[in-house]
Amino acid sequence: MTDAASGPAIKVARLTKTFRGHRALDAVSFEIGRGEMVALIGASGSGKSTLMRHLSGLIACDRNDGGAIRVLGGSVQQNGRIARDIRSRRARIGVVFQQFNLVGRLSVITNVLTGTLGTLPLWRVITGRFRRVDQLRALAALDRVGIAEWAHRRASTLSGGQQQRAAIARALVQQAEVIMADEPIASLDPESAKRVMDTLARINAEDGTTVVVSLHQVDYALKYCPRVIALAKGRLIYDGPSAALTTDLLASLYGTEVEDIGLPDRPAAPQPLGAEPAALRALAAS
Ligand SMILES: Nc1ncnc2c1ncn2[C@@H]1O[C@H](COP(=O)(O)OP(=O)(O)OP(=O)(O)O)[C@@H](O)[C@H]1O
Repeated sequence: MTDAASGPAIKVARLTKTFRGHRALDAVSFEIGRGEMVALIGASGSGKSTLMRHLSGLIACDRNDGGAIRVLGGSVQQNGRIARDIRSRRARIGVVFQQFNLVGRLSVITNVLTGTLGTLPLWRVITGRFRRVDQLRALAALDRVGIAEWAHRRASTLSGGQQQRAAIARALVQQAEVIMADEPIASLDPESAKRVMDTLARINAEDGTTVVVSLHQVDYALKYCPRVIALAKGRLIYDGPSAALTTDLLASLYGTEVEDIGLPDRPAAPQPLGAEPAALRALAAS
């Protein structure tokens, strides 16, 4: 079988990004298998959003470092250049961002129907004349995320959590094979945050959709994602089972922010895979 059909969902190799002399990502490499649900965690400024934007091809990594990202077997970017056929790749990636998810003045269902952009002629989207079959698909997706009753409201009238679920419904209509969610619960109350995470987890479990979600709140990462990738100062410092993350490692990771991140009670042992707390402390202090 080809890599496109059977390889990893996401492959990141030696990704480095420098903003005006500041290294936001430093030789980050990892792979995510199809059907995984993975949390990307790290303190504020550790590089989570920068990495997510690279994964969806919104920004390009540094040139001449050999950095590369492949999604579903096709190139997203390589060596500082976004792939020419990025649109066809994006059609298979659903994105759920903290803000700017929806066009506020359009109805919820129209926003969700933009998920069909890859398969519909542009004039249908511009004129809002969607086929009944597509409208029914959009309604079914909204029903699945629990907000069908809001379908004909202006998107701007939805709460933050409902807007995130509408963005997930758009990914469903899009039949996205990978969902990338960048801090989708950052500004939500606990009940709304739980609903959004439940929705992502259900789609991952039921459809086998690969989900990568960046989270500030560690307790949600541990609860919903079997695997965690942790960044500190742009470097990957942990990649392994969330069950193996210890209090020590989390405390090293978050330093003085530790009180804000919903740190759950964790055993002090066993040691995490692939990272020593002492090494992390040294990194945090550097
Ligand atoms: N467009 C940019 N121009 C300059 N510096 C940037 C830019 N985007 C990000 N950075 C810097 O890169 C580093 C990583 O930022 P990033 O937003 O990825 O962190 P984060 O882990 O997502 O943080 P938070 O949890 O606060 O959202 C930070 O030092 C940030 O200031």
